[in-house]
Amino acid sequence: MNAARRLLGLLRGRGTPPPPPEPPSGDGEVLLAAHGLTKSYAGSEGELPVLAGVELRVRAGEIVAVLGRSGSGKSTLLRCLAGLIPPSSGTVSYRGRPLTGANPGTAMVFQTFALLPWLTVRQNVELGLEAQGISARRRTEAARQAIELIGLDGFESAYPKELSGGMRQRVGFARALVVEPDVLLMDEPFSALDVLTAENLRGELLELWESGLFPTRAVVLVTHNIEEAVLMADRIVVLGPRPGAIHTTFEVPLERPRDRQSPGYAELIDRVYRTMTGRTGATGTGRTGPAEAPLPEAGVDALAGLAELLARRGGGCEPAVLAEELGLDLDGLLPLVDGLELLGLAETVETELVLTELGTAFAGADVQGSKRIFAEAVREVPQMRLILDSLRQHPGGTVRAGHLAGQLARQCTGEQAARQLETATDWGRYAELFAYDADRRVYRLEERGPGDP
Ligand SMILES: Nc1ncnc2c1ncn2[C@@H]1O[C@H](COP(=O)(O)OP(=O)(O)OP(=O)(O)O)[C@@H](O)[C@H]1O
Repeated sequence: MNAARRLLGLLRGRGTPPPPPEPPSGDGEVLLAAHGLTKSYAGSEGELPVLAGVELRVRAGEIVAVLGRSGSGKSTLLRCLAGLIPPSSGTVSYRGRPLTGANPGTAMVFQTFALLPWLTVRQNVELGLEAQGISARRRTEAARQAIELIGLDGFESAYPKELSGGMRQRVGFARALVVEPDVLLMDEPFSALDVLTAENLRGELLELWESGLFPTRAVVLVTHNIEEAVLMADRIVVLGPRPGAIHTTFEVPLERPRDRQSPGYAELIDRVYRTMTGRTGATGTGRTGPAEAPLPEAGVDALAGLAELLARRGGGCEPAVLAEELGLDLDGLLPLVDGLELLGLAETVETELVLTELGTAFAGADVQGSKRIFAEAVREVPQMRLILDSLRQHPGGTVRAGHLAGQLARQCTGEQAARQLETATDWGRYAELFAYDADRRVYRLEERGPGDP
């Protein structure tokens, strides 16, 4: 399907010349700007600072990708740019004017589509125009064009539940594009789709963008996916750990359409990956200290699998190769790499993840041996120490899950604390440092773990 060409036909049919191609990245007018943007949320544990002094300019003609680890504030930044939430301090401006409410120059595409199930495709697409008070006749015509553009023709009268995920997201795109926003804001728009659908939709959107027919002048794309950012963006900004500011910016000098086989493509993915994992000297920031590093969402089985794979490969390997062997993308591999590093079982040397001496012993040990080594490693992790101390201080060595989650939440949100406690539970049980009764939600210190004398 070539949506760009079909739209071209449509426009020509109406005698309208296609819009001129946009200027190259960086040369266009500044459409959106964040200056000293700071955002904190109020929570039960006090203020949670999320963004700290973000400086960002989005110019006509560019696609800007925002990357960052989970919880670094990417969606918060996007919502501030859209004017959906106010900054705590600093400003967001559209065409030089500070926002005082919703940004009139942006429209948003959401990860979860956010369609109204009781409305048809056409009615969903027209929603944004209704809010602008546009007449019914013009709404219908604009919706028809957006539906054509995005390859939804034939589905106008369908309800969202009749559509596949990919078609639903097309409705999300059509609904945003129908208002012809200056800047299209996209919050992980492909991450709820299966791999092939996401790939197809990305390709079609890029084709439209490159043809100059995309009815928007700039795009801000929030993503977890490094390869997606390198494929789509002219500029990649990486948010640092929370409270996030822009940690590093990468210009993407690769010609469009991007050649995934080119050395420059792979090299940039690698550079961004190393920056996101704090493994580059270029930024000078290094990894977050142990006290700040959250427990990654990495189960023991997966960590052991990665350690064994490294051992089979002679003790070290490039992350991209590991990801391929494990059937993961680089982003899926990150928590496992973080896990092994946090536990001191592996470290990054140049471009390779390499087992440490302890990691080599872990990978080669029998079950009891690997449990003993794991217990030794786990005891060094600050969050695990916090849990073990708490268990030791309580009579009978028992503590309720809520209490431990509350302790962990001093460093993060309740939601993150719950996720960290899940990892801690998996690690601590395997290491036989404590037992967990899931029915009663109670933890109990083990008398003698495998690492105890
Ligand atoms: N409305 C809110 N109230 C309180 N805390 C919030 C709110 N929205 C987000 N947070 C917290 O702010 C932090 C940043 O969230 P945000 O969704 O912006 O990050 P993100 O980088 O987009 O994360 P992810 O990649 O996991 O989606 C998280 O710790 C989150 O729990």
